[in-house]
Amino acid sequence: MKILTAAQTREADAYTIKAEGISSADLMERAAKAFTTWFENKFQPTKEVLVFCGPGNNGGDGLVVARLLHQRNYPVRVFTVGASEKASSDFKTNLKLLPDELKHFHIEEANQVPDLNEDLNVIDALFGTGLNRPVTGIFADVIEKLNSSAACITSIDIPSGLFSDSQTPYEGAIIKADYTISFELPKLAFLLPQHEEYIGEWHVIPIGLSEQFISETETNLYYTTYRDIHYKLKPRKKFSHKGTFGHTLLLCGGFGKMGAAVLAARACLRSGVGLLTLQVPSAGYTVLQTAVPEAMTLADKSRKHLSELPQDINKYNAIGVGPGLGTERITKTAIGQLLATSSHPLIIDADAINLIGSSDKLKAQLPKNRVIFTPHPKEFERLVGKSNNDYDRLRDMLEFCAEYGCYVVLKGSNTAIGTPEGKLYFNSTGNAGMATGGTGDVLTGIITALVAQHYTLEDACLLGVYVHGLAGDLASSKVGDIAMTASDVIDHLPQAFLHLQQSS
Ligand SMILES: NC(=O)C1=CN([C@@H]2O[C@H](COP(=O)(O)OP(=O)(O)OC[C@H]3O[C@@H](n4cnc5c(N)ncnc54)[C@H](OP(=O)(O)O)[C@@H]3O)[C@@H](O)[C@H]2O)[C@@H](O)CC1
Ligand SMILES: Nc1ncnc2c1ncn2[C@@H]1O[C@H](COP(=O)(O)OP(=O)(O)O)[C@@H](O)[C@H]1O
Ligand SMILES: [K+]
Repeated sequence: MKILTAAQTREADAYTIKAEGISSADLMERAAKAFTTWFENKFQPTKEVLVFCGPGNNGGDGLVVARLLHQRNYPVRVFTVGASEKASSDFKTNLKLLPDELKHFHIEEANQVPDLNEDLNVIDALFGTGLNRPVTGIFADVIEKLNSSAACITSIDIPSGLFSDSQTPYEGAIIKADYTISFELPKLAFLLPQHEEYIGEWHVIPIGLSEQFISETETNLYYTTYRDIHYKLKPRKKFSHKGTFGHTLLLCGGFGKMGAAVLAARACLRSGVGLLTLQVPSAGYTVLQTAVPEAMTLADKSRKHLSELPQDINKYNAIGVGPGLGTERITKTAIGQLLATSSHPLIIDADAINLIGSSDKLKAQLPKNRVIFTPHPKEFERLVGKSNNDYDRLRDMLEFCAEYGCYVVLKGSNTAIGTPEGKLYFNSTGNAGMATGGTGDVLTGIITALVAQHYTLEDACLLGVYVHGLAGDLASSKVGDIAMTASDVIDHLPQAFLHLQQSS
């Protein structure tokens, strides 16, 4: 699914209006109806609904929603804010359509905002995608009042005051919504950790914007959903054999961290790899042979740390390196050898990222178009550097991808995948139950297995991240997000792959 900018969304609205021969008020009615249906399914008409409307079309949406909720027997009060002479024409039309018995107040000073308690539902329709500067003055006062109340706030399209695709200036007031209901496509702002307190739980509802316009509009931003992913899964042919599905090498584990190797190995095997070899420090040899009988294990000559590469490094068609390794000097040397001698794709995680991040010499050795990095935010900082905010971080990530010709999987909620060509994908699966040690090792195993099976690096990242999150969601529905462990994620990989396979 594409993510469009505010400007592109305005164009999509205008295109749809023209192509369908409807008025902009018709499209507003459609959007407000879709919102109202969501609201009705969520909230009973027991609590009073206070709708706060700004002067533009977002405010116009609010007016239509107020009218529709009133028709559906919700107790509703409308509050308009802002100079009436600036109001958009669809706002004016819909203000006139408010029935007489529906209470309407105009706010000029913040003290005119009524007392708000948890027995009220607030709908925030102050600003949408037409916001063009930080919110100050009376609008900021109203926002502050709403934010400091205990009422449940639902924002139409986007929390008012939040820029949808660039950094909101520091001085601007922003609504802290409990729910954000947006139209047609998600906005970039929804996917950034720094906006968690503003967005709340978000949903996107279709309003029939032109599919043709959306498909022809260029963007480098995508939100990966089931529809984008399921068809990528390759069927296993009848006469295929284990060689068909690749031979993976995992260079993982260290003294006290052999579990990382076990988790990566088990996830790799549960992701369809043909053959798996691990090389682990010799203290881990028995651990691996016992815990993962399907894998072949090579013992490093060092007892505690990775210190050497296996012979015939190029017989493995995907190599995953990093989980549990530690950052010993000898390990750094081995990683340097790996970068210099391997000719197949490398999936680089955890301590291997830390080692490369700390060495310009290793960075300079990175082969082009053959590397996937899978950092969490701290590892990302060591590899790419510190950024001022989430937008800068995404920009820095794409610059890094372009400079080194690599893929970066920046892990977290809505894991972001950057490509060397400048595309940015945000994942839609996963949950906070996955914020527990070892789940990243599982992801390394999955992506390495997919690369070994000859998925392109881009598809291996997209599919791997999606299926990892889906397994986490399935695990969460069984064991809950508090008790969930990395092993639970692995245990739900079969169901996750089946889910993708069955409906494809
Ligand atoms: N197009 C369609 O058909 C559809 C659109 N839809 C809906 O419309 C929304 C977009 O509507 P929009 O473009 O009218 O912009 P909106 O967010 O209401 O604000 C613009 C107003 O705010 C003002 N203003 C801006 N910043 C300000 C600030 N910081 N402080 C103070 N004022 C500020 C600006 O005035 P000015 O800049 O001239 O001062 C202008 O008056 C979209 O999010 C969706 O909800 C849906 O119904 C689907 C169909
Ligand atoms: N709040 C969250 N929502 C969704 N996924 C999450 C969340 N927190 C963590 N994850 C996922 O869990 C994994 C954690 O990886 P990482 O931090 O490397 O763990 P470890 O190093 O312990 O293996 C990542 O894939 C990340 O996307
Ligand atoms: K809004």
